[in-house]
Amino acid sequence: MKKLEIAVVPGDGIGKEVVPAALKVLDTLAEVHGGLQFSFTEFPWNCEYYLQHGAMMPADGLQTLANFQAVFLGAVGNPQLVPDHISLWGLLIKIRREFDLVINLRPAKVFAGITSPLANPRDFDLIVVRENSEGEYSEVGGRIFRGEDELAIQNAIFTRKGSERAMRYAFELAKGRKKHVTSATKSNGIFHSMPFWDEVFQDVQADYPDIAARSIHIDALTAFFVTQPQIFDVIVASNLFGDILTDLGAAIMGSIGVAPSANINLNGKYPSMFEPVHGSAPDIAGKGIANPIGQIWTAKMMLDHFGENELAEELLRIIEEVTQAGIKTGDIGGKATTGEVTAEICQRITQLS
Ligand SMILES: NC(=O)C1=CN([C@@H]2O[C@H](COP(=O)(O)OP(=O)(O)OC[C@H]3O[C@@H](n4cnc5c(N)ncnc54)[C@H](O)[C@@H]3O)[C@@H](O)[C@H]2O)C=CC1
Ligand SMILES: CC(=O)C(=O)O
Ligand SMILES: [K+]
Ligand SMILES: [Mn+2]
Repeated sequence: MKKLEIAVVPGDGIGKEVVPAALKVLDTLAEVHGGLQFSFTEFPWNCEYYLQHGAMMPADGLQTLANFQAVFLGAVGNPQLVPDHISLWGLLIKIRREFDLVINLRPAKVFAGITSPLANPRDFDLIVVRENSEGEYSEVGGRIFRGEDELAIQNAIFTRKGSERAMRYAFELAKGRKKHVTSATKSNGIFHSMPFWDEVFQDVQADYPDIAARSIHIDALTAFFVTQPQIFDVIVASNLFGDILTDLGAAIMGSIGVAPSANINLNGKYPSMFEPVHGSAPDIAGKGIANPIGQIWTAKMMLDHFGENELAEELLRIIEEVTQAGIKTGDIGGKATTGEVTAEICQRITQLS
């Protein structure tokens, strides 16, 4: 029996709705599989916890999480209770940073049973490798003065190590795909970091003569996501560019509610973390209508991470069967609740045995 110890942090808003849904799916998969067992330990760290304790997680929270094989997270943020930069840097981004989760993988593809808002989505199937440890997501900087002279300085950090690591990951990934890597740049407008990013990309590219490579400025790249997403395979992007690009990737699939992500630790020192691309969606929280697919597809990425690729593929196939059968939440044009979509996915998993 393979036992996987997972730390679960539902977080805020719809995180508390879609995470339990995905756990049900994982338990159902384990039952059908027979040789696999999950042990889930839940941690109630979120904005309400912050109001009670003055922090998003206990002082030894990271040490606690480090004992698990993976962290399964929903979403963080309730701006009515806690400013977003405090809540996110106190939990989500803290885990990404302290656990060396240097890569954030975010796939997007034409999804069976979901209508893309694009007139002609063709058969796009891409994955964004987002640098997840530095870049524009940085605490370096400061604010001084008030009033007319008030100013803020925000520094972006680009290291050769961090940039190269993300790029190499992208090239390695492309070997098993369509052998094509696109770098998201903006070296025409950002004077220091982006020309540097381009240089590192050229250096890395030279080691992969069999992989086609090109750089595209992020502004044009976003437009191509809409006009011809099928030209992309693997895209490597800085932290912020990758963040923005993957909400767009979600949107061209049909909804931010379906997009998954994996925050990967490469040095083996800490567990990886799995969370959907979307946030806590305060506008629909508590209504039972959140799309659970982003979180469930995220569970699929966690299965892949643990080498359960066959089971993972089965799961993705079943999710697409369910959307094709029209059992969908409102964001993708259906009328089903979170619970109904989840129950249908679980029901079809049971039929596998
Ligand atoms: N990784 C994380 O934990 C993230 C957290 N956030 C936080 O979440 C809060 C809300 O942020 P927003 O910018 O509104 O982004 P959001 O992703 O939470 O919501 C954007 C829009 O998409 C919809 N949506 C999102 N997920 C959905 C789902 N599963 N099913 C159906 N509809 C869905 C929402 O209802 C909303 O209209 C903020 O506190 C923000 O900081 C935002 C993005 C990522
Ligand atoms: C905060 C956020 O949207 C992200 O890092 O994905
Ligand atoms: K999330
Ligand atoms: Mn985001």
